[in-house]
Amino acid sequence: MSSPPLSTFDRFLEWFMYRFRWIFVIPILLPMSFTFNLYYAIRNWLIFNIQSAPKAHDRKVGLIQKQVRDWATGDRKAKMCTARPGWLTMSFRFPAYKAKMTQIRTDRLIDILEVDTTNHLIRVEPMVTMGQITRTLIPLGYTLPIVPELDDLTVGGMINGCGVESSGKRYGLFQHICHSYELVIADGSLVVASKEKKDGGSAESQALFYGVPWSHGTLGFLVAATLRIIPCKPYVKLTYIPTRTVKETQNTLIKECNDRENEFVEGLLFSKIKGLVMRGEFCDKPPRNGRQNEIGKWHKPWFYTHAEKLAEREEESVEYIPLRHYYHRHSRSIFWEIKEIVPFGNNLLFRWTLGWLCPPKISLLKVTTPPALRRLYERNHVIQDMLVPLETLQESVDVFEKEINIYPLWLCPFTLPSTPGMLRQRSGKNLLYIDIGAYGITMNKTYEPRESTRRLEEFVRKVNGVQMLYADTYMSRAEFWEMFDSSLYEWLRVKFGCKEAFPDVYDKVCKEARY
Ligand SMILES: Cc1cc2nc3c(=O)[nH]c(=O)nc-3n(C[C@H](O)[C@H](O)[C@@H](O)COP(=O)(O)OP(=O)(O)OC[C@H]3O[C@@H](n4cnc5c(N)ncnc54)[C@H](O)[C@@H]3O)c2cc1C
Ligand SMILES: NC(=O)C1=CN([C@@H]2O[C@H](COP(=O)(O)OP(=O)(O)OC[C@H]3O[C@@H](n4cnc5c(N)ncnc54)[C@H](OP(=O)(O)O)[C@@H]3O)[C@@H](O)[C@H]2O)C=CC1
Ligand SMILES: CC(C)=CCC[C@@H](C)[C@H]1CC[C@H]2C3=C(CC[C@]12C)[C@@]1(C)CC[C@H](O)C[C@@H]1CC3
Repeated sequence: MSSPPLSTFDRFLEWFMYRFRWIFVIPILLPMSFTFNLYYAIRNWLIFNIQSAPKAHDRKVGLIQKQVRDWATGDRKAKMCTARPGWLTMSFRFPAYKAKMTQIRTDRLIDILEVDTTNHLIRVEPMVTMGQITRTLIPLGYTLPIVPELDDLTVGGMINGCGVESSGKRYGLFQHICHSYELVIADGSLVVASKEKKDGGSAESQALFYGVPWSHGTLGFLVAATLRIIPCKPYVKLTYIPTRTVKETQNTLIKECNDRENEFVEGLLFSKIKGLVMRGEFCDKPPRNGRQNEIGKWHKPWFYTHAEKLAEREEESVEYIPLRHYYHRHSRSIFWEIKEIVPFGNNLLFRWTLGWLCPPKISLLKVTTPPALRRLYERNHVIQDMLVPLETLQESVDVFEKEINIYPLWLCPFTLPSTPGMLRQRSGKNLLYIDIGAYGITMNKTYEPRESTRRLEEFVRKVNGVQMLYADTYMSRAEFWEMFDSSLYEWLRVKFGCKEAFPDVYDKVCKEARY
């Protein structure tokens, strides 16, 4: 269905907001973002060092249990969801469903509870962010095996949704580095869902462990998670390999994923004839003649622009990047979205003078997007991630180009094991998959948000792929459950009394549930 034609004034307003948004972003949002980040960095450092979080945690969980029990003994008319406001979340959409639901206050769960270097585990509350974890763990010589790169992504979002990163070829998705979850379920009781029965869990709690990822808070409230950690080194030796065709990119990605030496593998496709595969491994320090690149420093060019230059070379290049800079390499430029917001943000003068204030917080950008700009984004802007088998990359890029035509494309390979849950491949083997991420203004003049995305979704279903559910999904309920496996999910919904307590996952992620 096409929207009514816009008046000349509306068009002018859209153009003006788009072109000159920086007038508002630079003097207002940048200082606000900086102050916000500084406050939380100091607060979190203090709390972690005085070790007050574990004691406070039991009290906070008690309050959540009380809210759920009040719901369970009340009229139960409105189902439950978290009270996290939509503007704080990492998607372009606002969750409309929250308005009519009973909101449970999980938003105080923001602390790291314990770092156990003996057993290589970290126990955290769900609102802990990726930036907070890397800031705490890396100085101790540890890291999460998978660190989704935007600083403000939360553990709760990564577990109840999905998290992907360039170390995925070795460790899978974020859900695969999890050891156990602590959940407040529909009757208000606290259960531990763990991977192994030997950790004290029952068959049911083990099943819950597999059911939670991708369930979007529809099986219970996550109140803590225990995740694996691994020892790390201060630098990443990153090798940039230029490629000239999509087939070559696909083959290089497969080859590098199969190389056991590599810790990280990632690709960027700037066009069908200009690609780059990056392979990385931990290293102690750059050799004497090695090129060190502190890519995360405020005065450095945006990572993807630097990578594009290296993609234009004929030969491979090698750089040594500090680990935290590597993990958050796409944060400063919000992948490549920042160029729409501060078009001159990569200019040398801007970087040296105001670069230290960047990036603006995504949540602040989201909440201050004016309606005119939102309209423009609705029509022309795409934010989509599709997880497809790596061997279908070439075919998938053809469909992405035909339907949305956006470059660069983010290519993030990962291993998908054959475990139960909503995300299910039934080969019985570990398979190589790849996340194809498209973020930006489409170059396709005939792009229709609904129809084009539906065709893309259909293709993804056909190749046994899945769509990341933070993005706009236009699938019908039947199509959704064709893409995802409902068997374990449905059983858990009955077993744990979720049907009355929480909406179905489709009703939280479908287009009608978000505005
Ligand atoms: C660890 C686990 C425990 C479960 N416990 C029960 C249960 O006690 N009662 C119940 O009715 N449903 C249970 N289920 C849910 C059951 O898997 C779904 O209801 C079923 O429809 C899934 O079918 P499937 O062919 O996809 O099984 P799959 O997803 O292929 O099974 C995946 C894994 O779960 C194990 N599994 C499957 N069913 C059970 C089961 N009944 N008991 C123990 N392990 C099982 C399998 O051995 C396999 O390792 C459990 C699921 C899991 C993953
Ligand atoms: N590299 C990557 O992998 C990236 C991933 N993303 C996507 O962004 C999303 C994460 O965004 P973020 O803002 O952190 O999370 P959100 O607040 O958007 O949460 C995502 C979903 O998880 C549920 N959820 C979150 N916390 C809890 C909890 N404690 N208990 C129960 N349910 C919970 C939410 O439920 P409710 O609706 O009730 O609040 C919501 O449905 C992910 O889903 C991911 O797919 C985005 C960018 C990069
Ligand atoms: C790596 C993966 C799996 C996903 C990355 C997705 C991000 C690029 C997007 C997630 C939320 C998006 C938002 C915007 C840009 C793209 C994301 C960060 C905006 C900042 C674009 C400008 C709007 O005014 C606000 C948007 C908020 C969400």
